[in-house]
Amino acid sequence: MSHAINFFVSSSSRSPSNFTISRPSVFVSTGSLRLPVNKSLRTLVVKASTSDLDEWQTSKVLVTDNGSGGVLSSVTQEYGSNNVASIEVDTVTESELKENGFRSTRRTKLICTIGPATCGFEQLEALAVEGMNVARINMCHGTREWHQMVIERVRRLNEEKGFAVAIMMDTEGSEIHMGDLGGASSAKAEDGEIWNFTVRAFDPPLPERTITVNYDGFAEDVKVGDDLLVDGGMVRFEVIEKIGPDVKCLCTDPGLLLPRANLTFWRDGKLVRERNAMLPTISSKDWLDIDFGIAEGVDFIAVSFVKSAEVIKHLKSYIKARARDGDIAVIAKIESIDSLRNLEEIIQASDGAMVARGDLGAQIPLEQVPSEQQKIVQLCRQLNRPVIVASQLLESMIEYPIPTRAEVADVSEAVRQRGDALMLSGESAMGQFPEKALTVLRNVSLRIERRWREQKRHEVIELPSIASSFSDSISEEICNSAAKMANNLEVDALFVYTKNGHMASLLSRCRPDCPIFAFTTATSVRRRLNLQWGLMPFRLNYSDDMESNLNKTFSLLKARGMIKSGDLIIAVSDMLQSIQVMNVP
Ligand SMILES: Nc1ncnc2c1ncn2[C@@H]1O[C@H](COP(=O)(O)OP(=O)(O)O)[C@@H](O)[C@H]1O
Ligand SMILES: C=C(OP(=O)(O)O)C(=O)O
Ligand SMILES: [K+]
Ligand SMILES: [Mg+2]
Repeated sequence: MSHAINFFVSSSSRSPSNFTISRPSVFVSTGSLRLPVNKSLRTLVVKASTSDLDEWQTSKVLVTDNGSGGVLSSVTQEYGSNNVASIEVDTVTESELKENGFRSTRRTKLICTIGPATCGFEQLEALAVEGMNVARINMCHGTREWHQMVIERVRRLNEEKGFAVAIMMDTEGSEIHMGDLGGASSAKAEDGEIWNFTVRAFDPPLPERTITVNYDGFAEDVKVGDDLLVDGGMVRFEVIEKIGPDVKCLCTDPGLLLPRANLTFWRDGKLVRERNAMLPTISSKDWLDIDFGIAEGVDFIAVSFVKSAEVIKHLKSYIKARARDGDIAVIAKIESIDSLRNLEEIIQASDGAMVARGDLGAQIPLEQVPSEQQKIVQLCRQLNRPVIVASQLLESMIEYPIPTRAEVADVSEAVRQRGDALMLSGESAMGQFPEKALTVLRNVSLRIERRWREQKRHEVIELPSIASSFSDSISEEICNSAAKMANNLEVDALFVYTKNGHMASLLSRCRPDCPIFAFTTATSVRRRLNLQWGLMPFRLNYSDDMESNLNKTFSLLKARGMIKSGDLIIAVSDMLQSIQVMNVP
């Protein structure tokens, strides 16, 4: 039997119309020792009646066939006469929780780009075991059949082994890049050599020292004297002669050319981008890839070289009309000067952002990248959009089994900034030590997160109100308060019952000290929550009766050894818009 303080707020009057207190219980914190006082449940219910809630009543159970069933990790129990209850959580979260307890679970999420080094089933499994939350496939590379095989393997991994790895598809975009070197894995350009960059098509093998360029306007746009930079300067050429479709270039900084490497050209020390700025953000090939992603039911589509919010809005409405659940999240990659110019509106329009430092660093001075990263991470937090810090985090681990100290410092800084996720690119796609690289990310994340909590450095970052309706404001206030209470009372975990993940993201935004158990009815929502800081997503069927939901959750989690009697939790829900403080019975 629960005892509650209830505040019922009618959304039309904006004033409390009903106020009852019925002998609440309270838990007090005395340093590190917490003592239960009186009864076991304290509830603050702020109820707003909205159509959202009505929708809830009719869609209590939402199950998709889209991916993970988490079969091995689900526990089933009888509830009532014919109501079978089960809870699904990924095996890694479960064992982390059991081994290390609430506090030491990892809050920063990890993304691995899948490539030739990691596309085998066992290799994917090894990454999942090491903590990969999201597998990224980069449509710049590989064939559609290859990508389909990777998706199929990740799905099978989820189904057979109880993981909940989400899939992110990253578009190629239409910036200028080299062709695929006629099948060679790399080519060495030496100082003083003359190379031919051409828009002509060749059947492999390519003539010697020839590079094809994907952009038809290339030969027209470059001028003699321009600097041509491969991958932001890994190799540098100077344009010395233009002959029809061919551009003869002198190698001035030697280095390794990799297939499909990005090309930028510079004139008088400035990036030339007038013409390529006219290229579409989503090319015709990208649209085909997006159709493929929708058909495969990927969880995220990351859009390369976003220039404005318009393209994101366009893609989102396209997905909404076509996708089975209409719920593929769109991530804006911030990697161009234009995306920095329109940053706020792009992030507003998107479901998340990526600080794509690889190409960003080829477009703006390198020394400007760290401050842009910090700005983007902070803005995403304010606007409540998950943010990924990507590229060259552990670049040296493509070749070496340990990272440089500077790389570890860079990863630490991204964790300290409280980005939602870190991403591996070449390290996991084609490096020699993909699992070791992931372990480094995991260990650094755990260490920095713990240090941050120990120092009790609740950062004073201003979280502006972002709600667009009164009901949203209530959710936001509830989450802000619940997170604050969770820190002050030093609770073990926050529980959030969230239909579409919004309440969970609002809690994550507060970056509380304790982990957030997010219970959702949809498998697809559960996978998407994998990208957000501090969230442990569970799939669970539940009703609109919070007391029964809580009891059900407690018994299921206790049966799994994931919580125990006496643990102190705060529960919030988007059905009741409530905060409840209680200890596990
Ligand atoms: N599907 C793939 N097939 C072959 N190689 C890949 C694939 N995905 C990634 N790679 C390799 O890993 C490198 C790093 O991946 P990523 O950062 O995603 O691409 P890029 O360097 O082109 O931006 C690529 O340059 C490429 O050599
Ligand atoms: C993540 C990035 O994009 P891609 O790897 O697709 O070039 C980047 O440029 O940093
Ligand atoms: K890409
Ligand atoms: Mg890029």
